[in-house]
Amino acid sequence: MIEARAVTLSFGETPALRGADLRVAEGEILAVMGPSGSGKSTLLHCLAGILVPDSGEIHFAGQRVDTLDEGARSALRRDRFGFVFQFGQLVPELTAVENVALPLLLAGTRRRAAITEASAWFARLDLDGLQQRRSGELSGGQAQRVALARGLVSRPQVLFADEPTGSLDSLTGEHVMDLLVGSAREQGTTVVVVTHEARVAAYADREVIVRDGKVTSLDAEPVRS
Ligand SMILES: Nc1ncnc2c1ncn2[C@@H]1O[C@H](COP(=O)(O)OP(=O)(O)OP(=O)(O)O)[C@@H](O)[C@H]1O
Repeated sequence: MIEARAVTLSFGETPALRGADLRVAEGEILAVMGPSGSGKSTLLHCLAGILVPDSGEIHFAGQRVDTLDEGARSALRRDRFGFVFQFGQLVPELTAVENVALPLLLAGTRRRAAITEASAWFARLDLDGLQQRRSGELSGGQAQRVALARGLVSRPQVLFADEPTGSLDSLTGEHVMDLLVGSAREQGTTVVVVTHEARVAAYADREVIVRDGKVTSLDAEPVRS
């Protein structure tokens, strides 16, 4: 479903990726682990078409991603991918339900239909009654579940999650991971989750380790196809 081939990327003089190879199968839940600064987030951003590698290739569903122009990559992200980041990154001026509806509105869904569809996620993710709150009025775990709903609402083919539980205590983090993995499996979404927590990686079908900008793993092939 998604593949990186010999990807390199430097930020100025700092090499972040030095020939990273990775294949993720459709429907697979993959954990990307590794020390701080090893290149995990950079790899995720390359896979998701946010960053363009200096060399190497990114493929998604048989299509070359790294050679697309910014407009086409942005459309790909909007139409096929969902995102969850460490600190939720909800839009503070919008209510929780408007935040969840945002990807649908950006894709052209009418406001009423988008809000209705977004609302359905509140029951699913134990967020009932919080639709009208703004992000400043939510706990960390609630905000992260709203961010998860926003990442999944457009039924993306791939969900990219970068330390989705990084700002949460372990119990709240497990709740978020339960919901993330449960919802992804339910709708057949492929998941790439960057984490430094073994507890989070335990939810995945497979884990790979990024070290010094390269991917290493014990089982190099996807377990599901
Ligand atoms: N925008 C940037 N500008 C300059 N250097 C960067 C930038 N983003 C990442 N780097 C550098 O690239 C390397 C890889 O960073 P990256 O964020 O991918 O690592 P990581 O494994 O995700 O780390 P962490 O677990 O701490 O988030 C690091 O040396 C980092 O300092």
